[in-house]
Amino acid sequence: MSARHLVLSGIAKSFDGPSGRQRVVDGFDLEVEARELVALIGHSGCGKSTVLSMVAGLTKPDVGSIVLGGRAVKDPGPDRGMVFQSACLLPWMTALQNVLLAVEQVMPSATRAQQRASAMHYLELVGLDDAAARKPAELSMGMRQRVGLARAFACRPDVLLLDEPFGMLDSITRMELQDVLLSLWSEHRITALMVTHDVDEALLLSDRVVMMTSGPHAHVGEILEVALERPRNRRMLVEDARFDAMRERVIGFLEERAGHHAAPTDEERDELESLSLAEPSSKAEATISGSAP
Ligand SMILES: Nc1ncnc2c1ncn2[C@@H]1O[C@H](COP(=O)(O)OP(=O)(O)OP(=O)(O)O)[C@@H](O)[C@H]1O
Repeated sequence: MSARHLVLSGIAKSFDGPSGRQRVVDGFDLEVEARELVALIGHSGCGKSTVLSMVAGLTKPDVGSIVLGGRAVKDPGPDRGMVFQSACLLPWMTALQNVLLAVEQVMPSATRAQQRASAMHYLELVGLDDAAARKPAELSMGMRQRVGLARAFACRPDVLLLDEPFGMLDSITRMELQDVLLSLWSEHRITALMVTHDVDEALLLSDRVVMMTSGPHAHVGEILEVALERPRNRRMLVEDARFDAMRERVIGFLEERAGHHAAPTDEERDELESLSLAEPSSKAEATISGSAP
């Protein structure tokens, strides 16, 4: 497998809007290595989901190319897994059956017992082996998202695309799910591209934080290598001066981009404040939580 597993080159995409056609993303270049977890962060509306959707093959770029594992991305395909804010489970199936659907695709010639054992393995990894027989309506939102993550990893995609996967969860559940993602990813090391609004989440989970400029014509502004050892946990990170420095750099980038508009609106100020999960003066005591954007 090539080190540069996913390559986006010169991507541009325009949409019709109220004030005419606008080039939302322009000159977007990114290379993601195999088994790397990359976080994509930027102001609301800059085009993060559009980039993810183009990698998924759901939206076609106007210009540029996307190559995954040496093959050009033209359409959606099973080599790409997606996790959205809500888990999109099949409501008439149990948690186990939802995960089994994925396992059947990647292990078609295995016996039923082997398939069930594999599905149970993924449910155990997300801490839901006791809830295997429950249907989505009998699960909390956080539990459903756990099943969604188990299913996504069970598919063994060439790249996993996560679009604010914890955006709808309360901060405690969000922290739990961040831990679940960390442990799943540590065990299976799937190449992953994750959109998030949460600076601390990006630093806790990713190998690199890709910062997008504000739209229109959004592109990669800066890339931060998250040079923090794994396995990571939030308590270690909040005591690490390197974490503080990285957080400052990402927030600084976002503040500067907010300044590129005529003047930050109240909403933009609120958004920036929510991106930082602790006041600078209380960093040492801060816990990395998952405040909603
Ligand atoms: N199918 C579409 N048709 C028209 N406009 C679109 C379409 N998809 C996205 N846009 C516009 O493109 C811009 C970028 O949207 P996108 O959802 O990619 O941003 P985002 O950075 O993911 O935002 P957020 O962080 O708020 O989710 C927005 O102005 C949005 O209205």
